[in-house]
Amino acid sequence: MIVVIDYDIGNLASVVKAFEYLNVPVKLSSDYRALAEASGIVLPGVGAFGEGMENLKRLKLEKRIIEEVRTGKPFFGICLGMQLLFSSSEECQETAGLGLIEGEVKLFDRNKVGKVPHIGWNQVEIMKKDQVFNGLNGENFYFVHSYYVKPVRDDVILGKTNYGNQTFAAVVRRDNVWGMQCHPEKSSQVGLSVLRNFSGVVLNANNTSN
Ligand SMILES: NC(=O)CC[C@H](N)C(=O)O
Repeated sequence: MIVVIDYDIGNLASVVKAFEYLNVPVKLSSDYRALAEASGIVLPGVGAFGEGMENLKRLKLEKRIIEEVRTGKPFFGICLGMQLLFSSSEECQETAGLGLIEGEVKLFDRNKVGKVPHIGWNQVEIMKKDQVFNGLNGENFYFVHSYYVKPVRDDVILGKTNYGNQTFAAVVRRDNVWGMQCHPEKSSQVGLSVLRNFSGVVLNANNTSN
């Protein structure tokens, strides 16, 4: 069962619906016990970095998420959920992130990109082969964001996107933790492929551990 974390932030239901459409066992939960029983965890979200972290803390999920990741359980952060994986964000200087991937979240420079937020379809250039990209080769995905992640290490970058004169990390991975800045649940068939591929990662991880 994949658990989509319910931390009172936007756009959670559409991620659940996408997995349901794929006939992947999924549930929305804010209960840390559900995270412990989950075979894979997804942290989606549309909203502000500070609000996201405050909600995770209020629900006593911040430490539980880190514990579950440490067990090797596959974890997928989407959009805000990807940004919360990092150490800090310019969107909220006083709030630390989960720190699961070293790096920071930066505001797009209007002088480099023109319009902020980055809204619309854009290409994700695959930089490294990975199971979540199975069947894909540089397709377009849907983005809605004003900030982008800047990992400390380039080797966590799986996919990049060009926006104006800025190239940013659109997909990252560190061990059992994936992050995607674009919205697979809003990216039609290519997005469903990514979610289907992640459910395959979860299945493999569970078959290996049993
Ligand atoms: N759609 C979002 O919530 C994106 C996350 C973050 N607030 C950003 O603007 O980049």
